[in-house]
Amino acid sequence: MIELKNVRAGYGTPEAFVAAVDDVTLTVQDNEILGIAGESGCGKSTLMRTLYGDFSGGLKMAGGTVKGSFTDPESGRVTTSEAAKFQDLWWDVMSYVPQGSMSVLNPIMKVENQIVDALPKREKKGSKAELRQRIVEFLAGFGLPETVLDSYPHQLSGGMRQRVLVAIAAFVRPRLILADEPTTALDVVVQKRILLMLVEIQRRLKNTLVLVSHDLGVHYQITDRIAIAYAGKIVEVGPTSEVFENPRHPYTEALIGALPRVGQKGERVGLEGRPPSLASPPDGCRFAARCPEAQAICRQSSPPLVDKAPNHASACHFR
Ligand SMILES: Nc1ncnc2c1ncn2[C@@H]1O[C@H](COP(=O)(O)OP(=O)(O)OP(=O)(O)O)[C@@H](O)[C@H]1O
Repeated sequence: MIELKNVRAGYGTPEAFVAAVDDVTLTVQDNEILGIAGESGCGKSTLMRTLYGDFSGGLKMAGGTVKGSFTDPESGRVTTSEAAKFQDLWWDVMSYVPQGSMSVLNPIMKVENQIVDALPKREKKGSKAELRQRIVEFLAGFGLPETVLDSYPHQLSGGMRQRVLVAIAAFVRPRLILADEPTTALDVVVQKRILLMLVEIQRRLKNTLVLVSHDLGVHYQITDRIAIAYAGKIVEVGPTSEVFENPRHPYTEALIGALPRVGQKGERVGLEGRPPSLASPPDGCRFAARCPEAQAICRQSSPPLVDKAPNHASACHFR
């Protein structure tokens, strides 16, 4: 569906080019839920924006290729494009669920108008009343009442607003939905409801969901595959269950080891230190300074991301 090859993307600052995505090769497959995990500042959002072709706010692609090929399940029509032109496919073939519902929804516009505004022309062919009825039915499928449409964003709870954003993204039946930390700052009950909504949409549409979250628990619950980002690189990618059971990269192992477990006695093992600066990353493996298994070679040469088991790749010299 989307193939990234040796992609380098980031931001030009007065001091240097900050490559928040650095030589990343990754395939996003049809009909899967792919998670992107990693600590804050590792480049998850930048990778997501590159996948979406959103080169606003100073983001630039400095190398590599991003190619998309999207098949319409009804007509069989295939749309191919590359990142620089993905914008033409927004709210049609691909859509995006942003983080903060309050910063995205217009506070002085009723929800119905905001949904209608976001829709492509082809969805607006019938009468206004017909479109409203379709939206009402769609929202009802996710337990959202019609009154939502006549509300202003501030009249809805944070969870409700976020569900509206997910509904807007899904209404056009896109082949790809990208969701960047869609449940951050929401309580666990609401978080679960939104995650279930995303999963249900993916199952119904048989499309692809790419989900960015720093919360490994979220990935464990819903993703099919997971990519672990560290300092602008993907250091591990594989089926989620396998990555959790048998993490290859020491960074992945450390992230999983830091997860709380029910009934666990004693302290969890945290990960000391911070990722390196992306403005001047170290030579060799970027995790070496924090890695308990690092050896001389790790500080000299950067390990490539290669399969260590079928469909399970890791970028480590030893595992
Ligand atoms: N507009 C920008 N200009 C300059 N640098 C930026 C910009 N946006 C992000 N960065 C830098 O790029 C790096 C990666 O940021 P990014 O937001 O992609 O990481 P992230 O893993 O999504 O982090 P978080 O979980 O905190 O959102 C960071 O070092 C960040 O400071």
